[in-house]
Amino acid sequence: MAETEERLRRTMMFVPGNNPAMVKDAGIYGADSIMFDLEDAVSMAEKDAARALVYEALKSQDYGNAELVVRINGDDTPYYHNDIKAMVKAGIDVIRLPKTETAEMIKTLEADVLAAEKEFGREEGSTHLMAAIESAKGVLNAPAIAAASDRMIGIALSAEDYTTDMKTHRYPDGAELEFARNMVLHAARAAGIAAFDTVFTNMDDTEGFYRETRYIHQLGFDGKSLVNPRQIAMVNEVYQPTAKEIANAKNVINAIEEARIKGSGVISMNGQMVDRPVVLRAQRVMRLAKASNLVDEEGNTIEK
Ligand SMILES: CC(C)(COP(=O)(O)OP(=O)(O)OC[C@H]1O[C@@H](n2cnc3c(N)ncnc32)[C@H](O)[C@@H]1OP(=O)(O)O)[C@@H](O)C(=O)NCCC(=O)NCCSC(=O)C[C@@](O)(CC(=O)O)C(=O)O
Ligand SMILES: [Mg+2]
Repeated sequence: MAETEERLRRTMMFVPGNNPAMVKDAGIYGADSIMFDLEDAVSMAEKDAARALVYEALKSQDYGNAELVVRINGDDTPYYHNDIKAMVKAGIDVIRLPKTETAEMIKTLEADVLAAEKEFGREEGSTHLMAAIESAKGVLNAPAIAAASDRMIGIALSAEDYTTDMKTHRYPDGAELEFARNMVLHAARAAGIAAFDTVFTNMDDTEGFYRETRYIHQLGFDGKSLVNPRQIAMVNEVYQPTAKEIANAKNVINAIEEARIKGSGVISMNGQMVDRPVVLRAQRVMRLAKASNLVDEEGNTIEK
């Protein structure tokens, strides 16, 4: 994994790279990651203009603490190399490769990114990578893709292209995505990187969006790719720990600290065994609580 400290990536919002207003305002909505799109949201005729627009925005706009991601065009297009060069030169945090089918595609991207870092004097290894899994072949190769480079921070399921490849379409119950979701999630976890669920494209189906988000949260995904700012608050709401979960997490962390002082790694709390995995889950709850502004840096509850 490219980072030692886990970064919260609940919301990764697509921003069409050919839309000046959206590119300019993308930072005001509070997405954990802003993903400028140079691929399918941009027509062939606008590819060069979109790349230039995103480049200028990266150099001049302040996007706060958001992680900045760009979805480049695939290696089978004439735009791929120019996209990499421009985005590395602009200092992008993460490059997302669409339609990734093999580990070799990531290794080639890694070499191309390294060459660009050398060309533009950027610190070698500072550009992170992620892969979008959009086909049956990509799903079956997901474990190798996820582990293909130390620069990888995550893999994402892309259900629109994936369901087309599978000769189906998206249904409300998501059964057609079950295998792919589990493959992507297991591949990411085995490689120690983040897993992102797919976009939900019906802006009017709020109930369906909540249902899908609760489901992928339960499975263990880090977050979702999004297409609209209205979806950000809904994901954050689902990922926000409850008061009971926060209280329990605090108790676990306090109890294990007391046990550590006494020289023990496992204790019982209210009849419940508390050991390392329980502590790791409690720490994650506290990180989510902090990101949700429910507790302060010291873990004290923030009264609303
Ligand atoms: C869906 C809709 C048209 C709805 O428009 P609406 O007009 O109804 O939106 P409203 O809610 O009314 O907007 C309120 C205010 O927010 C601003 N605003 C809206 N969206 C914003 C945004 N994204 N970024 C910044 N700003 C935004 C807007 O400008 C307005 O600002 P203002 O006027 O100032 O109030 C719009 O959202 C939109 O274009 N979305 C991006 C679509 C896109 O990128 N598709 C490609 C990626 S998927 C793909 O490729 C499939 C995939 O590859 C995926 C994978 O790989 O994972 C696969 O295979 O599955
Ligand atoms: Mg796609």
